[in-house]
Parts: sequence; C-alpha cells; structure tokens
Amino acid sequence: MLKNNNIQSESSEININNNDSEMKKEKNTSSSKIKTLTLDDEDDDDNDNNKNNDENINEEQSNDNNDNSSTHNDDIKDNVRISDNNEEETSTIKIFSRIRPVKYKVPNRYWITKPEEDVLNNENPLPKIGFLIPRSESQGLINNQKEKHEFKFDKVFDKDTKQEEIFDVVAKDVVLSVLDGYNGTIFAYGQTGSGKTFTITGGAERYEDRGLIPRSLQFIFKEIQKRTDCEYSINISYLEIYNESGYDLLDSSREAKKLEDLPKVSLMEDEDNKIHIRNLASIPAVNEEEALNLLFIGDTNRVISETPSNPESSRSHCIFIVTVVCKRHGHDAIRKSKLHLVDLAGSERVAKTQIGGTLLKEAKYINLSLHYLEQVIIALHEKSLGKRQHIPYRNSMMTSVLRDSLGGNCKTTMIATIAVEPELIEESISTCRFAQRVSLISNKAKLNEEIDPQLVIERLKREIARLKTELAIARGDGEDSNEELPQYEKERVQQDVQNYLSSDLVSNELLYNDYRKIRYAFSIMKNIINEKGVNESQSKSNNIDDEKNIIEVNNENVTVAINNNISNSKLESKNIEINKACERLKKLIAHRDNEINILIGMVNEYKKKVGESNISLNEIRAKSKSSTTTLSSEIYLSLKNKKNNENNYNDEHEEIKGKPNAKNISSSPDSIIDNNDDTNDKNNKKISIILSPEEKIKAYNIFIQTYEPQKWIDKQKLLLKAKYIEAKQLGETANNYRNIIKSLKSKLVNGVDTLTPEEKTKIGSNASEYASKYQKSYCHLKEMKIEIEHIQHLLEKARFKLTKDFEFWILNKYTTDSRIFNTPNKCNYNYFYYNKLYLNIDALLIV
Ligand SMILES: Nc1ncnc2c1ncn2[C@@H]1O[C@H](COP(=O)(O)OP(=O)(O)OP(=O)(O)O)[C@@H](O)[C@H]1O
Repeated sequence: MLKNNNIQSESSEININNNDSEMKKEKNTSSSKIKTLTLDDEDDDDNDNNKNNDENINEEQSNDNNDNSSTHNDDIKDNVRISDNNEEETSTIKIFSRIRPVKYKVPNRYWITKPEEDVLNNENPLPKIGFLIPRSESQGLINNQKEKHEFKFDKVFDKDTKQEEIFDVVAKDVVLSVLDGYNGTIFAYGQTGSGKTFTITGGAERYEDRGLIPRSLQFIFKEIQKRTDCEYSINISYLEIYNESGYDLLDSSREAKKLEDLPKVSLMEDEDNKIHIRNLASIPAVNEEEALNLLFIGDTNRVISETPSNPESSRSHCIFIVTVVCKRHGHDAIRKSKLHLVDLAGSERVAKTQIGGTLLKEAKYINLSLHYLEQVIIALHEKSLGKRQHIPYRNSMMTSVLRDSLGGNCKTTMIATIAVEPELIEESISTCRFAQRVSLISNKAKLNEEIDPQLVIERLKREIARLKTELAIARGDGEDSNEELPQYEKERVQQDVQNYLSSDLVSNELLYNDYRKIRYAFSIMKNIINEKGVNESQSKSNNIDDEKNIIEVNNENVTVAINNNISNSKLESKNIEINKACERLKKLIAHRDNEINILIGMVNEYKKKVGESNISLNEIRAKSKSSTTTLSSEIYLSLKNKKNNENNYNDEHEEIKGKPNAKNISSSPDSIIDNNDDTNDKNNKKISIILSPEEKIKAYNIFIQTYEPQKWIDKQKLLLKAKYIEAKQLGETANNYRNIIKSLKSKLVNGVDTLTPEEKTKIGSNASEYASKYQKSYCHLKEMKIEIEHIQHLLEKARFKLTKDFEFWILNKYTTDSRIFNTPNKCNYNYFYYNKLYLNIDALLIV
C-alpha cells in the first residue's frame, strides 16, 4: 500500500549510509556536527596504501596473464550467511556479464561455457566467458603471450538477451530486498559503448528496450500494491557526477543548457561517518507514472547537459536513487532503505585513447575515479584477509557516494558490459578482471529498521484514550440510560463500525464509554456476520435459491448484495443498503469515467504533441518565415570563474566588444556575432549566431538530409500515432462497457419489485461480466498510457538531441564551410570571429 504523499520535495539532504540496523533513536546530525567532505582529505597512510595498491593491481594483472584467470572466488561466493536474528546478511557482491551485440560482422573471439559443460570444475560450477587474443606473429616464434582468457560470473548474458531477462535475473531480488528494508545497489561497469546506459536506463528506440530503472520502478509500485500490511512512501533522486562535481538531475526549475546550470551538490560527513548529499532533491512519487516522469526529467537534463566534447558517450557517472520508507501496520518501527542504480562512465584507459583537450581532462577524471574505485575494491579484499583496516572511500566523490554499496550495508550486484569486437577485447578483459575483484567483496546488509517516535506517540495516545474509556466504564462513569440512541448517533456508530471492519490498520479501534453505543455496535456486527454467513453458504452450495438472489459485482471490492426475500421489517434497511451500494458503484463508475476522460485527454494531447513535434522539427523553417531576426542557433558557453582564466577571458571579451557596432548589426538579417555583454553574470557569456531566414532554411535542409536519427524519429511518430488510435479505441470500448453496466444497474434498481428472481440473476451476472471486461480494458489503457509516455519521452529526447546536433553542426559548418550560406563575405567575416572565440573558450574550459 502506498502512502499518498503530498509532501513537497523532501529535505535536500540525502543520507547514504543507512547502516544503523539496531533500533535506536535518531542521532542528532545537526549541521554543526556535519563537516563538508573534501575528496583529497585522505589520511597519509592511504596514499601509501594507494601506492601499494597500484603495485597490487599490476601484480594481479600480470598473474592473470600467466595463469588461469578464473579468479572468481568460489569460497567466498558460497559463503552467504544469514545471522541468527535474520536481520543481517553477509554476502559477496554478485557479478554478471552482458555481451553487447556486435555492430558489424567480426571474427568470433569469445565463447561462453555453461556450468554443466564445465567438466573440469564440477564442484562449484559457474558460467564462464572466454576470450581469444591470437598471438602476434610479429613477436617471433618464441612467444609466451597468453592467448585464452576465461572469467567466471554468476551468469553470462549473451548478445541476444532481452532486457526483461536482465531485470529478472539481475535486479528483481535486489529490488525485493530494498522493499523489505535492505539497501541495494546495481552498477554497470564497462568500456564506452559497451551497453551500460542501455542496461541501466534503456535503449533510445523501443519500449521493450526499457532498462533496469524503469523496470524497477514498475516492479516497486506493483509490489507495493500487493503489500497491504505496509504503508510505503517512495522518493526519487538522480545524481550526475562529472569531473568530480555532483549535479542534481531532477532540477526542473531552471532551463538547463549545460551541466553547470544544474544545482551542484556537495558531500557532508557527520560524526558517525555517515555521508550526506547536500542539495540533492528527493522527490516523492506516489505512483509509477510520477516516478517515470522524474526519470524522464533527469534523463532529459542528462541529454541537454551532455558535454559537447563527445556526444556519443556519457563521460559522467549517474546514480538513480530510490528511497523507500515502509511503515508496517501495528509496528512502531519504520524501515528506510535505498536502491542505487549506477551507470558508471566508460572504463577505457586514457593511454590507449588518442585524445586531448577537454576529452583528455574528462578521461583523466573518469580514469581517476574508476582507479579509486578499483583501489577501494582492492582495499576491501585486503581488509577481508586481515591485511588492512582503512578503506580509501574518500578519495573520490563516486566512491564516497557508493561507500555503503561497496563493503558496507548493502546488497550489491555488478553487471559488466562486454564488447566482443576484436579491437575491443583487451578492454573487455580488463572489465572482467575488475569484475573478478569486485566478486571478492563481502557486504553486510542489515535491516534498516528504526523506531519512529511519531508512531510511538500515536500508539501511546491511542492507549491512553483506551485506558481512559476503560477507567470510565470501570468507575461506572459510562453513560447509560434506557433512552434509545438518537438516530444521528446510530448513523455515526454505523459509520464507525464500517470503518473499523474495512480498515487494515491495527490502530483503528472502537472506543465508547456509552453502553448504548457499545450494544448498538455489537448488534450491527451481529447483523453483518449473519448476512455474511447466509451469502457464504449460498455461494458454497452454488445453488442459487429462487427466493434469495445475490449479485456480486467484483469491481474493486465493491460488493452489491441484494436480498429479495426478506421480511418486511428488514425490507426498508435492505433498500437503504442497496441504494448505498448503488451510490458507491455510481461513484466508482464516475471516478473511472473521470480517469478514462483524463487518459483520453492525455492521448489527445499526445496527438497534438505529435503535430507539435512535426512543427518543432520544422520549427526553424516555419519561424524563419515570420521573423527576420530569430536566432537559429544559440550556444551558451559558461566560462569558469577561475583566476587563471580570467585574463584570457577578459582579453577575448575586450576583443569582441571592440568590434564595431555589434549590436547594430544584430538587427540586420545578415550573419553576425552578437556579443550579449549587458548580462549581469559576467561568467556566463551568451554567444549567438544569427542567420537570415533563407540561411536557416538552407542550413536545416542540408543538415536534416544526412541526419541519421531522422528515420527513427519518423518511425516513432508513426508508432505513436498508431498507439494513439489503439488507445482511443480502447477508451471507447471501456466507455461502452461502462454504459452497459450503468443501464443494467438502473434496470435492476427500477425493477426491484417487478423483475422475477431469474431476471434479476441474469442481469446481475451480466453486470458482473461487463464489470470484469471494463476492468480489463481499463488496466490495458493504463499500460498503454505508460507505453505512450515512454515513446513520447524518447521523441522528446530525440528532439533535444536534434536541436543540439543542429547547433553543433551549424557551428562546425560555420567554422569550416561558409559557402552553404551563400553570403561568403559576411560569413567569412563572422567565421573569423566566431571560430576564434569558440576555440578560445574551449581552451579556457580546460582548467
Ligand atoms: N544489449 C544491447 N542490445 C542492443 N543495443 C545495445 C545493447 N547494448 C548497447 N546497445 C547500443 O549500443 C550503443 C552504446 O550503448 P550505451 O550508450 O549503453 O553504451 P555505454 O556503455 O553506456 O557507453 P558510455 O560509457 O560511452 O556512455 C547504443 O546505441 C545502444 O543502444
């Protein structure tokens, strides 16, 4: 059961370490006791250890080259213990590998060994993935280079594995544990382009390609519905770590054009060594749609703020956090757990990539943080062997955030994404080696349960009220008289009894110190029990008595019981009951009606948006017809306020400012550079290229002809249209069912006295048949809504990407080929300034 959580965005401080398993009062973690965490704030001995670890890595890697590389530690793997009190589970991190489909035909240099095929290793068989690196003939005849490399995994997923299977095997158990109150982490590791984002978030093309995040959200909300003994609240956060700085991806207050526009988060550590993320929004989601919407906001911010240096690859680490709070009915303790879904940046080594500039800077940061991750993993292994105590989590932001996921209070799973193209195999072997080390880490997942003082107060208040009532009765203070209970009091008691019987809450009690009310409540309950007994015996015997017709419309637990053959004295009250049940049914239908209208409104909106996205794709063309001064491309480049940059920046700034009449020129339709220097924020310069309408049309037409994703965009638009038609038909069918139910119901009500019992039975079973049809089409419509929203989101992302790609394309064209604009002189003039400015700014960004 999900708590209808209307709270605003929760505290902007997220506590990562939920490592208090014992019931205890929340400790005072006031800001005075929390200190800001600086990442280089590491003990000296760690630096020494880092050095040792470097050596260890090398040593381990060279070992791996010389002997069997199946280092997956079977002893530890088997050693999953559950402590006596069942609140703490020690287990090693599970590792999986997933092979990405090859992008072109390549020689097959890998194989998968299933456990049953592994005749040499029968004791603890695990699947293996193997790679072949043929010996290089250029190294001569005597060549000891190892050709075959094999690695064990808990499971190896081959190229054709569906996303659904990945979720079922890799994520389901972790998500279930999170709902039970344990922390869980799933992280993807692998080289650029090996399928980490595809696995964690999903593919950008098809609904079936949804990744672990949307599937986990769907699973969580479905599971919560089933768990009626608990009240859950779910909060979502989405963090991106780029070059050792953290950003909140769920910010929708500002129009982010680049990563630096997003709110920056910081890490704090309290006196209990718990890490808190400051300034990261934690937004409540009451249903799957809301949670998916937050994912979409984060994903869109991710796309918009993608660094231009390498648009094809994510150069940052992204962590999607689901916080689950569970209150069990009748318990004072609450369970608070977190699910981290982590998409790490590409793990390729800098040395191998011939890159420079911003890319090199990014790669260094990525490598550094992944290197620190590796160090943490090695240190954890050494700790398990008793060789060291301290783990250098604080060396990087990513390891600080994932502190509990690695060797802490968490059930962690890693998925190694593998590319098997021959030129990428070496990197894939590195990924597998990394995974083998990860598999050695042992985590202690604890049940994150703590007493909630609020719940205790509520329980004590109830207890006091009960004791007061009992005391009043014991003293004889309770009201008692021979007078009959007034009608309004009777109705109130009736309502109380109904609430009492329908509520799952243990806290829901009937407390009266008036004997008349107590007696009346008992009589109501007696009647209900008697009636229930009659109904049950009837349905058991499956023999519909001519005298008694019972119609059950099982639509969201609404049961309409109509009993015809009842004594005159009870007839009136039965009629009231029937009317009440009809009213409830009416309300339910009106409610559903409303929901269907909303859904239909929504699909209509999508239809409009499909039209709009057509417009947006041709936006530039359309707008340019009506305006001569519209910007076709605006690129906001943020200059960092670094002292060492300032001089460069000011020089550049002066140079542009010094150009004659920049502002006057901006109103002309010719291509110019508009240096918008009246902004207050000196660090945020806006550089615009203004093209004439003709130039814009021309540029866009050329761009779109070769824009590969356009084909996919067109296909998705068609698909969306088809889905819309399907949803509309489904909505109409549901409406028809609803109308039929309505007319059957009124037939029944109007014919209470005139219809024969057979007729009533028939109408009743018809109504229940249509109710279940209605329910089915309603559920189907709801599923379609999510699918339509997903496609819509993919299109939105594609639209952002198209805009960005067009901007960068136009920028490159500007700098390389001004002929397309047909105004060679002016373009050359602008090209000169623009190109110069752009390059300089790019240089400034490399701090
Ligand atoms: N299992 C798969 N099935 C189909 N396509 C896949 C699969 N894995 C990856 N792809 C495709 O390969 C491309 C690269 O994948 P993806 O972006 O997930 O890589 P990545 O590891 O996240 O890269 P980076 O580290 O650069 O972000 C994408 O176009 C993606 O759709």
